[in-house]
Amino acid sequence: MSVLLELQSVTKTFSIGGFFDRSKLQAVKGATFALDDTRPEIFTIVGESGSGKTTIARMILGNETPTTGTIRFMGEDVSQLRSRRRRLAFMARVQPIFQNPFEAFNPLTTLDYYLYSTARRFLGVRGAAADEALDKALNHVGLSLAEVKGRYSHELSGGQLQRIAVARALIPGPKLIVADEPVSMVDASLRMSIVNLFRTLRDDLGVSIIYITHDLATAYYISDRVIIMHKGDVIEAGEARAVLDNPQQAYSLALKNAVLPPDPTAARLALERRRSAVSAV
Ligand SMILES: Nc1ncnc2c1ncn2[C@@H]1O[C@H](COP(=O)(O)OP(=O)(O)OP(=O)(O)O)[C@@H](O)[C@H]1O
Repeated sequence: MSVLLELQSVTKTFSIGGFFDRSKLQAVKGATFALDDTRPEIFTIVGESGSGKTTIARMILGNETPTTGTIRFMGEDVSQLRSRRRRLAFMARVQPIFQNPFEAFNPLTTLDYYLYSTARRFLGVRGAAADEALDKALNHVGLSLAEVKGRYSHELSGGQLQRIAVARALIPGPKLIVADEPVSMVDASLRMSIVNLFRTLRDDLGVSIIYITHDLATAYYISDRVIIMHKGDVIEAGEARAVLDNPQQAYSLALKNAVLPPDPTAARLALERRRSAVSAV
């Protein structure tokens, strides 16, 4: 396997409290997993609030340094990217998408400004070449430059803004997108269209997605693999259907029972079984 991203026994400990009551909080207690470069996938990190998901995302993006353990992206230790050039090359390859699209875009700045800045920073293009790069990225999310140019964030819905955030992330040509709760601020009716977009990016562009969520319904629907986190520990890991259909830990079972909708296929089969049992009597 050619490794895209590898976390080895990654921990993160924060010092919390004031001068007199200082204590340690272990936000991540030893995460180990790898993504294969040749097999783009949607790798989902599930867990309730405070389980350590965002801390893992921040470490993968290089915004936080692991206390112990290593994170390698395409063989390079993410915490050792010292020069500006190497850091920029890494950022082009690993792009974030954040939870709140309304916060990501300043209401007084046109949305295309963010897209042009990204094109200038990572691709070094302006003018017609930038227009082309923007239009291409926007087309991947079902929009066009003509639709977006000159518009402000308050003119669009959360779902449309999140699409633009995805388009912005696509401009540098990333290999990996780290999406931290990307649909939790989006209207429930639009959530599936955003997560479906991740599938398209995986299949059409070969981009891997780290999808961070506390929403098991969308996790079940789109993930290839999943890890479940609880108080900083990875308590389950594996193929998404296997893990979510048959959780081994009491905590994951409780999580599943609390939120997973009934599987329509299983429900139909159960109904058919019941019907044939009745007609056999
Ligand atoms: N910079 C920090 N300093 C101190 N403690 C922190 C810091 N960042 C996170 N924590 C703590 O680490 C733990 C894990 O937080 P984290 O944000 O990673 O969880 P999460 O699963 O992403 O939760 P949420 O969905 O609420 O964002 C929490 O107890 C949080 O308060």
